Amino acid sequence: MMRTRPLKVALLGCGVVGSEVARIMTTHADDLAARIGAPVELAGVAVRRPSKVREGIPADLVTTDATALVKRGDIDVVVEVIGGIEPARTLITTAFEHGASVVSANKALLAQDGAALHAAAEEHGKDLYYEAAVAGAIPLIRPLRESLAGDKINRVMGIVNGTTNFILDKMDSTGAGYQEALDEATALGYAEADPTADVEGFDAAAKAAILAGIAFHTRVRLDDVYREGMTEVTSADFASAKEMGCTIKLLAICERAADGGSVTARVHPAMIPLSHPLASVRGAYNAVFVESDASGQLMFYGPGAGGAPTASAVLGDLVAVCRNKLSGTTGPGESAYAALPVSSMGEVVTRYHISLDVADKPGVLAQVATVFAEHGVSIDTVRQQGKAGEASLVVVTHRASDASLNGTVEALRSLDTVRGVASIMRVEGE
Ligand SMILES: NC(=O)C1=CN([C@@H]2O[C@H](COP(=O)(O)OP(=O)(O)OC[C@H]3O[C@@H](n4cnc5c(N)ncnc54)[C@H](OP(=O)(O)O)[C@@H]3O)[C@@H](O)[C@H]2O)C=CC1
Ligand SMILES: N[C@@H](CC=O)C(=O)O
Repeated sequence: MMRTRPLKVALLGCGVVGSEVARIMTTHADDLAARIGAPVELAGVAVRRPSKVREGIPADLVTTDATALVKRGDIDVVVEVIGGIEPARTLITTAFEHGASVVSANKALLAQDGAALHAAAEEHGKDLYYEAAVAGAIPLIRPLRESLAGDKINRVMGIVNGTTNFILDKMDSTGAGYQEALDEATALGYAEADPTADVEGFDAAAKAAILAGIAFHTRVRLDDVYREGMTEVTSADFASAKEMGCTIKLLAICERAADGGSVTARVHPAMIPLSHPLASVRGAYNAVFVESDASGQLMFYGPGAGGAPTASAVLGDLVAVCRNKLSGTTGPGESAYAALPVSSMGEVVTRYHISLDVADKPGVLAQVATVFAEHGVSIDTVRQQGKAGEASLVVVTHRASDASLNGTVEALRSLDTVRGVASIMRVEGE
């Protein structure tokens, strides 16, 4: 039976995501009420610039005093889509203290302070849901936390940042320049308020921390995630990738060690074979590969950024949290019981594609090969190209640890025949 008294929702932030949340709450009001079993009412909208025209939002709901809104005492659910650490963190904890559950899309905050926020939610018997924080519209947090709760996940590898996938795809498929592609991604609402978070890999690293924590039932913080951005990927790298039958993607990879005793999480550009399903993920789409003991391989795919797709995930959480409220329960909290240590990047084992600028003279190849052998890094293929006096040497290795590879590169740099290391790219997904 439908309850007539509405559940009250406070919306913190009404930008790219928040405006879509408000629009769908209005246009789909009847459907939402039917799914929840009670109507939901937008009780207030906190923003920074109150005079900005906001289509469909009654002016009397708009406030700049987010704190007063969450302290009202009659709010059932706070939807936080402001972003960043503060004031979002304080507003969320204040919401719990004043009787509201929280839905958030804020991966930066969850990756940094997830443990404290979960503890605050639990202390007050409230929900903290954040499906939208990882991979936009794609249902991922709930499948990992609930549907796969009976399985053992060993690896999660994916494209989790729409902006950088959009840029890399444009560079690869149209030859567009980096800045031109970034400007377009920003105009389309994919980029963070500060796009450095996207292009330098911080956003993907935050998502990797959240995914690793949930997948392996442990605690992984942003600082634990190895991170490289994609600003240094060049058209020459794409040309090298093509010669290998590969393309380049910014990947987030979370792995459980073979002995199960530790985990790693990393974000960096990588070459992946064109035949791999992740290679065909275009534009701002995201996709995440999950490997587990019983299910084998699963792939989750869909729009990873943008107002409406992200709002879809926020509203899914809103429905779930409202249902919990009506039935007097809370959803599954966090599952960080395994307390697995996070190993350093040096222990990660993968293949590498290394491009060296070398002097074109007899013996260079042997000298370079010796350095690889001395560091225990086995060479798969070597290709030399160039004109008299200067050349480039492209070395593709077999699987080796990052620590061994770093030692090799350091030693290569000290050879007088090696003029520079043009690029080092990991090769994944083979
Ligand atoms: N955009 C996307 O594709 C996705 C975004 N996210 C996450 O969603 C969140 C929101 O992102 P997005 O909508 O793109 O961001 P926007 O920058 O578009 O919107 C931020 C909103 O927060 C408001 N705001 C900022 N500071 C305050 C404050 N101190 N008090 C009250 N309101 C404030 C802004 O007000 P005003 O309008 O007045 O400026 C604006 O309405 C972030 O955590 C982001 O990481 C997650 C997945 C995808
Ligand atoms: N800036 C982010 C937005 C979604 O999380 C991205 O591009 O993926």
